Amino acid sequence: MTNPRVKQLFEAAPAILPSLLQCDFGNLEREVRRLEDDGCQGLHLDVMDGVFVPNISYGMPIVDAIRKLTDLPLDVHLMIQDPGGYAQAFSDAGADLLTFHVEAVDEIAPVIDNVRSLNMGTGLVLNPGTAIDAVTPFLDQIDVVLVMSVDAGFGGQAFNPVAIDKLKALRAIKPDLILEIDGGVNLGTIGSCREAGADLFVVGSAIFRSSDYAAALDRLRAEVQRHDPHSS
Ligand SMILES: O=C(CO)[C@H](O)[C@H](O)COP(=O)(O)O
Ligand SMILES: [Co+2]
Repeated sequence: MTNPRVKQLFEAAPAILPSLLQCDFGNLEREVRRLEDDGCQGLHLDVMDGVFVPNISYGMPIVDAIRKLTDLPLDVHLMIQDPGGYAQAFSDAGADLLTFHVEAVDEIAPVIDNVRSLNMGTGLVLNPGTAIDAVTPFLDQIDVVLVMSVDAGFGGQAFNPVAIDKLKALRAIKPDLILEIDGGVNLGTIGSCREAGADLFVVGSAIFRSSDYAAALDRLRAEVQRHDPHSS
């Protein structure tokens, strides 16, 4: 991995990545500063097009605005049709790690090559109904598998435990693969994700519905540590 911010993010793992979907966009700079001050090691940005998922969030201009506000690694989760057609645009906007859904493309390999050629980290995303077989042929070409524990499209949904078995299976197949989990991750679910092998934990509601982000993050980090499969 040559992208230095992605390298930095992976070295920080296990790490919590706040999903900005539910942040206060009217005070974006203040939100980003708060998360930096609270010791976050990267930000997760959810891009939705209203076609691949039935919701619209934001696109390149917001990624670009956040890039100008921070040096933190930006993990851009594309929930869009034709992700390969937008890889250059998200690279230009400042994405470091670009993940796209296997359900959104017919041919996965050319899109991986496209993202890699732009020197971004590359990740494949699986919705809860998609088996890991969709990503296993590509594990040596990518940097991350993002396992969804909700159907992509909305924040604030309940965690689907089918994700736990997928994390365990992927961890068994490739012990050094970076595994990311996204959707319904909170104090009650983050520990089982860590035990199953997750390295990067995307958290939206469990941070942004709290008035004290720092305290919420500290509690989540403590729970990750308590469930570390490497500690006795
Ligand atoms: O990709 C996503 C939704 O499709 C978001 O990253 C995710 O939902 C985060 O929010 P929450 O922690 O509230 O589930
Ligand atoms: Co996401």
